[in-house]
Amino acid sequence: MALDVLIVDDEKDIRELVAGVLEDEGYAPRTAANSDEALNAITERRPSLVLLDVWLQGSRLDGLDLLDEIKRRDPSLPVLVISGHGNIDTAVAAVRRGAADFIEKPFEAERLLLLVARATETERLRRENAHLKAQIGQEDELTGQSAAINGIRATLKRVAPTGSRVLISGPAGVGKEVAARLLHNWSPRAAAPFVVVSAARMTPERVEEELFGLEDAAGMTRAGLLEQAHGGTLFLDEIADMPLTAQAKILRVLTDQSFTRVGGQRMVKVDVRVVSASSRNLADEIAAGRFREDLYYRLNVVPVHLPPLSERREDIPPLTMHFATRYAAERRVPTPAIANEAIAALQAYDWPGNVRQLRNIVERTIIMAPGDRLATIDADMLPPEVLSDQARLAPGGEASRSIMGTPLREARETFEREYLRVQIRRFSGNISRTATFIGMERSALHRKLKTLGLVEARDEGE
Ligand SMILES: Nc1ncnc2c1ncn2[C@@H]1O[C@H](COP(=O)(O)OP(=O)(O)OP(=O)(O)O)[C@@H](O)[C@H]1O
Repeated sequence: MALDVLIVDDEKDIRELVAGVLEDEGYAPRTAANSDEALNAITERRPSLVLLDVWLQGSRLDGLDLLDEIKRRDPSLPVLVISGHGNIDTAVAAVRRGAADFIEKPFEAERLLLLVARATETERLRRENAHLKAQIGQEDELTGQSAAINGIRATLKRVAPTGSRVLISGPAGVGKEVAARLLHNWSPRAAAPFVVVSAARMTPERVEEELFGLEDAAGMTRAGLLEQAHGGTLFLDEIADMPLTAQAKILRVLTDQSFTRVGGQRMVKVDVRVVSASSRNLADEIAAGRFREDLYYRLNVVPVHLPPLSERREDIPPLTMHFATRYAAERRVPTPAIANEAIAALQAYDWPGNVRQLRNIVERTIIMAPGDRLATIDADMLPPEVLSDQARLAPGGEASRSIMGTPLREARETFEREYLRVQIRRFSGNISRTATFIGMERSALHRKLKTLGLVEARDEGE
């Protein structure tokens, strides 16, 4: 994302010349001819640098006063001063009053670019830093090969370049934020910020201030998250948690890409792509009067639904491997193998906390594993809640205990019923894939299920 530089000069030729030089170098210049235009432009959107000619003719404030006013409003905004030839005293005074540096007229384009690069370096580093921080521990892929995940990946790739709004639904921990981040990374806005707004983590009174920023009577401003996302993507997490007043303001941002800061009058203009997510059913929230229907239609241009992990159990092995690789690297040990029984147990479990819970369990297992057991994750290293289904089948487990008092034929049936119930669940009810895995013909498995009274298991996905 190009850095925004505001050029303040009363001479049109100079403004245009400097703007041209900066534009050629990949900056995004804006211009102002006097102090009022400059202050308006800064209020409209905070630039990364102000390039200020100290000799401003026909302006309400002269250059040095304007410098003071800019510094009073926002002390961290860098200002590079342009001074006339032989006016070194004014230039020095400007630096004393907070200017980052000065350049004397007439100047070479090369020298100007050098000073601009130097004055914007902190901003560039800050952005790079924020970008890198955002990358650490973040997923750069939607791991999984289920039909659901493949479909979602294809949809995200198709809509990423368009700028369309996307509404992601699905229960907690299912990967909604991962999907939103990918959409941003695959879009032309990738180099600009990805800003997360989590209404659930703010008090309702703070939401508007955080989102839209603050402006006091004296014109002091603090940029909100929307302004920080300029040029990039704003991710509204748990959109149903937004208070109704904030919803009305968001609606206005979506219609004309502008808003006012809390306490302010002036319109702030931004260019952001809005991606939102909800784990609640928004139709219910609308019916209950807690969510604006008009906002719903604006946000829901492209709907993406992430199903719970229990409805796409084939994603469990690749996700487990993915997290095992990551946490082993963090612990600086080789990536462990995952024993078949461990995979079977993980696939049979229901995962109420979805992918987040799977990630935590893999992390915990690897962190807690004794040094001599790090080569392979075995089923007995998994936490008891995951193992409960398997434990019923294990020798000495509930199922095996209950069959010890019965004749072989009955015992075998009980075991088969339990075994098949777990295996079918593991393959999300898909009989063909279960049959392949357990080494039976599909039709034979069907017959078996009938005999055992397990006919309710349906052939999904066939
Ligand atoms: N398909 C996936 N590939 C890799 N990691 C994933 C995937 N889905 C989820 N995760 C991981 O699971 C965790 C939860 O994901 P995320 O925060 O995106 O969920 P969410 O749906 O936004 O949940 P919540 O609404 O609770 O915040 C994250 O650590 C994320 O890295």
